[in-house]
Amino acid sequence: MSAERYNRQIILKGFGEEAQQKLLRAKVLVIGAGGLGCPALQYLAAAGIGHIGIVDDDTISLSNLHRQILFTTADIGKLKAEVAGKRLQEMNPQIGIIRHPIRLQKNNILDILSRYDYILDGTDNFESRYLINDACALLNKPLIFAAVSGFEGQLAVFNAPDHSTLRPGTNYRDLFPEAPDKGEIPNCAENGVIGVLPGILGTMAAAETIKLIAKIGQPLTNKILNYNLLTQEQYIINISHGKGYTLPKTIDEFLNMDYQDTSEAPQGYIEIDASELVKLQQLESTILIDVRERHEVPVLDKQIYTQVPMSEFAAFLNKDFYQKQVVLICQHGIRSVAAAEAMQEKYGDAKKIYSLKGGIVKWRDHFLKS
Ligand SMILES: Nc1ncnc2c1ncn2[C@@H]1O[C@H](COP(=O)(O)OP(=O)(O)OP(=O)(O)O)[C@@H](O)[C@H]1O
Repeated sequence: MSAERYNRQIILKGFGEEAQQKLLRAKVLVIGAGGLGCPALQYLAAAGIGHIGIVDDDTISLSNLHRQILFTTADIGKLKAEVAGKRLQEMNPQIGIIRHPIRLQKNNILDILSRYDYILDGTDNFESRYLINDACALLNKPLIFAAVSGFEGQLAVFNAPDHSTLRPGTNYRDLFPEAPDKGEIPNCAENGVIGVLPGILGTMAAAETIKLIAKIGQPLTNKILNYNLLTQEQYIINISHGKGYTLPKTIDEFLNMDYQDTSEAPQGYIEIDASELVKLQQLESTILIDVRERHEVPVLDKQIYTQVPMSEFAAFLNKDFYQKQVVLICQHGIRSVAAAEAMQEKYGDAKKIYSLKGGIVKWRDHFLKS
C-alpha cells in the first residue's frame, strides 16, 4: 500500500493507519452503477477499499450522463459495470475491482453477495431492494441503503447491530414490510431526477460504508435519514423492529419467496425535442430515420437521414442493424410514434428508440438549417 495516496486521511485524528488497513482488507459490493452507485464507487475506490465489486447489467445511455459521472459521451452503449471498473482501476490501480455485468436475481444473488463483507444498494427498483435486503439478512451482511425520489433522498444502514445499544440491526422490511406492486411508485425514468441529488446520497452512502468498516462515528444503524435538496434540511427517524413480515431464515425459504422479477419493464420509446435531437446527431452510433413517404417535402439530406417510408417499415424491421440509438422522424411526430412502437415490439429494450415530438413541421428551423 502506498501510504502517500491515503496520507490525508491517515493523518486525520480518529482515523489513522489502523482504519486505513481495515479499508484495505474490506470487500464491498456496490449494486447498481447508476446515479447513486457512480459517486459511491468513486469515493470507495479513492479511499482505498481493497476489493470492490460492481454489479450492473445495463448499458450507458445519453440520459444517464447528467448524473452517472463515471461515464462520458463516448461510453454510450457500453456496459456500465465494464466502463466503471476500467475507470476506477485507472483512478486507483492499488485496489482490486471485480466487474459483474449481470442482473441480480433470486438465482444468483446469494452466490455473489457471499463473496463480499458489505453491500451497498444503489438500485432504482423495489423488486431489487427487497431481494437485496432479504439476501443480506439471510447471509448476515451489513447493507448500506440509499434512494432518491423527487427532490428528497433517504439513507440507512440495515442489518448491522447498533454497537452502543447492542440492539440487533433493523432491515428494510421494518420500514416497509411488503413491496408495492410493480409500477405503483414511479422511478427516475418516469419521475425525473436532478443529477446532484443521487450524487449527494451516493457520497453519503460511501461515507456510511467507510464508517462501518473503520468503526468510526455512529453509522445510521436502526435509523433512517431523510434529506431535502430544496431546503437542505435533514432529519433522522429511529426504526424499531417491526412484526408481521416474513424474512427467509434458510436458503430454501429464500428460494421459495415470491420475489418479483427484477428486470426492468421495457422502457418504451422516448419522445424528444430538437435540442435532444442535436445531441443525438453528434453520436456516431445514432441512426436517423425519416419514415415519411418518398414524395413528401421538405426532402431531407440523404447522407444524414435514411429514408424508410412507413409502407416499407415492416421489411426494414427484419434487417439486422447494430446502431444503439434510433431516432425516428416524420412530418408531425405521429407516424414516427407508430414506427417507434413497432420497433419497441420487435426489439424490446435492446435498442434505444426515440421519436421526434411534433415532427419536422414543429422544428422546421432545425431541418431547414441542416
Ligand atoms: N437487480 C439488479 N441487478 C443489477 N443492476 C441493477 C439491478 N437493479 C437495478 N440495477 C441497476 O441500478 C442502476 C440504477 O441507476 P439509476 O437509478 O441512475 O437509473 P438508470 O436505470 O441508470 O436510468 P434511467 O432510470 O433514467 O433509465 C441501473 O444502472 C440499473 O441497471
